[in-house]
Amino acid sequence: MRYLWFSLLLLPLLLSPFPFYLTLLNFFAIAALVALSLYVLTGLGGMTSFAQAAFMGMGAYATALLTVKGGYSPWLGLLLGLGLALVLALVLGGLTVRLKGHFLPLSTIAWQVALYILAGNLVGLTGGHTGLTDLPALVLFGLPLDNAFRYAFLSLFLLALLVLALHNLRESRLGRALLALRGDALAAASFGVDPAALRLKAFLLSGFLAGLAGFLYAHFLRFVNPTPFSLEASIKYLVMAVAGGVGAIPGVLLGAALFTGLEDWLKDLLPLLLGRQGNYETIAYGLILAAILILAPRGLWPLLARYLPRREGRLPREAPLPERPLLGGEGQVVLEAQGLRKAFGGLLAVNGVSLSLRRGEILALIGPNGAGKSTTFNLITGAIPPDAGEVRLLGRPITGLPPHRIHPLGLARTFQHPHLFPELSVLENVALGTYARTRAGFLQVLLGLHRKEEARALATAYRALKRVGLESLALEKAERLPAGQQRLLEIARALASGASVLLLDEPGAGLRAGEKRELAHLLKSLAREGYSILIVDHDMDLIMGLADRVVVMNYGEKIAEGTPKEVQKDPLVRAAYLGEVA
Ligand SMILES: Nc1ncnc2c1ncn2[C@@H]1O[C@H](COP(=O)(O)OP(=O)(O)OP(=O)(O)O)[C@@H](O)[C@H]1O
Repeated sequence: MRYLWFSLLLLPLLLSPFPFYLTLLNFFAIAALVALSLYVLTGLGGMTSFAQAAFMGMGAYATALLTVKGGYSPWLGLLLGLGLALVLALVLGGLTVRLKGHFLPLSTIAWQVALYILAGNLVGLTGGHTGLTDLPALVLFGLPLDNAFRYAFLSLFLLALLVLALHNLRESRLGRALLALRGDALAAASFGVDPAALRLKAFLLSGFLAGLAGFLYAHFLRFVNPTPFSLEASIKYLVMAVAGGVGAIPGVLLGAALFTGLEDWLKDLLPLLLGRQGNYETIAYGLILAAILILAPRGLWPLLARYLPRREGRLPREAPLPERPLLGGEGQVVLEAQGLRKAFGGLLAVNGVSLSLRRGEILALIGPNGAGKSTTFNLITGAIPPDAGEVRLLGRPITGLPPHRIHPLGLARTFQHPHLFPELSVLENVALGTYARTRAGFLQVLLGLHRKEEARALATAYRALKRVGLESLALEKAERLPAGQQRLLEIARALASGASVLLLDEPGAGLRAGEKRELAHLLKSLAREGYSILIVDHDMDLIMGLADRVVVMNYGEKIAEGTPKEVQKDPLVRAAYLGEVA
């Protein structure tokens, strides 16, 4: 099915009597490559770039300079162009992937404008706004690609190939991790995803694709000047990707096709309508984008896709990933927190809290609202660094480590408010848990060499879903699950990770009485197997029937610790709960 994209190669044959449309076809393929670069960056990674045309410019100018000024082969130009686009992506990405909110798009604008000005002003090198002319035609297998018909085979072949590669990316641990990062960086990091590193790699891939588009553009027109690599062009590419639907490959291709056709049409039509010459199509783009985003906020593709037959997902049939042995010896302390302290401004949310969790134990952390339980969880899992105190996992200090470095050591968590990814199926949401257990890198994934590992990751996720009783919902979208089942899904994700220490933040919230009994049964059987569980919950019946030991917090401090019976009798605890526990 996925190889159908290669049928694009029939288009030049169909359009061969119409040279004008052959030219448009090449422009479409080139624009589609840039739109794909935005699929990676924005659609998957959730980052906005106004510098895609600058990446194109790198690819275009590098080959123009090498071939026109140096007389070298265009293929050398391709290598240099891709290299420069990657360097730009490294600089831009390296400086900006840690930035939040509007800083990333703003800094891409700054770089885009600076490079455009540079291309226009370095007259001696780039020919300024006049540009560089007479680029040689590309020659493939002895055949010069010196007309739009021949060129279209190359541009469409590369497009189909890259569509296939990006399909692979989407159906992989990296695609999942990028989507997860976009949705919720903390949840992704809690399963081993290094946000900055992954974002940077997405930037590099995006720069590579746009740089390749620039190379193709230069050798198609056989002329370069700064105009096609301006901020205006970058905005145009972003508009086409977003209007088509930046969250899906067919969406960005649809955007590229529509806008390539539209651009030409508007360039002719608008001056006629307005009675004067000018680049009015930019204004029209803005209006079209606004209209599309009002009518179809996620772009046109999701609207169209509703009418297409839905592809049924398949349940995995491979063997799961090899089991990860549970950490620690019988009765050994696996997790230890000592003197944890965290203040938010003047508020001491956690003040000198210590606790220890043994292998196979269920330890409950309870306390009234605002007592500091979730903050303690966040301090242990690395979501926030403590002001003081120490955390050890199997004797190893993990204090202050970021969540993505703590998780692979054997700790997994769930959240007070489930952190799920609505675009992903239930199965894929759970499969995120296998991220740190799988290895396939970008190159392997793009080449499709990850499929066996991916099938095993999905099988591991399916097995975890079975364990929590959600396997019949594996192929549903996660957003369709009621709150209680979303919590179970989070537990399945923690199990799929193979971690031995589970931190569960209010897993019983939203579950019905029968479901809570099943949850208690599941957690007890996990503990018997050797999982160590630290649980926060407000349901005293659940906690008292489940926990081996209980730590009680109030106003950020530990006020009691002991068996459920002991803490129930504790006068401080009774006072804290105003008689709720008694
Ligand atoms: N990021 C933050 N910034 C400022 N204050 C915070 C932050 N996180 C928590 N707090 C405050 O710290 C205190 C402890 O909050 P925490 O969420 O840890 O309590 P909790 O015991 O988990 O409560 P609940 O049972 O209601 O979830 C609260 O007063 C809360 O308002």
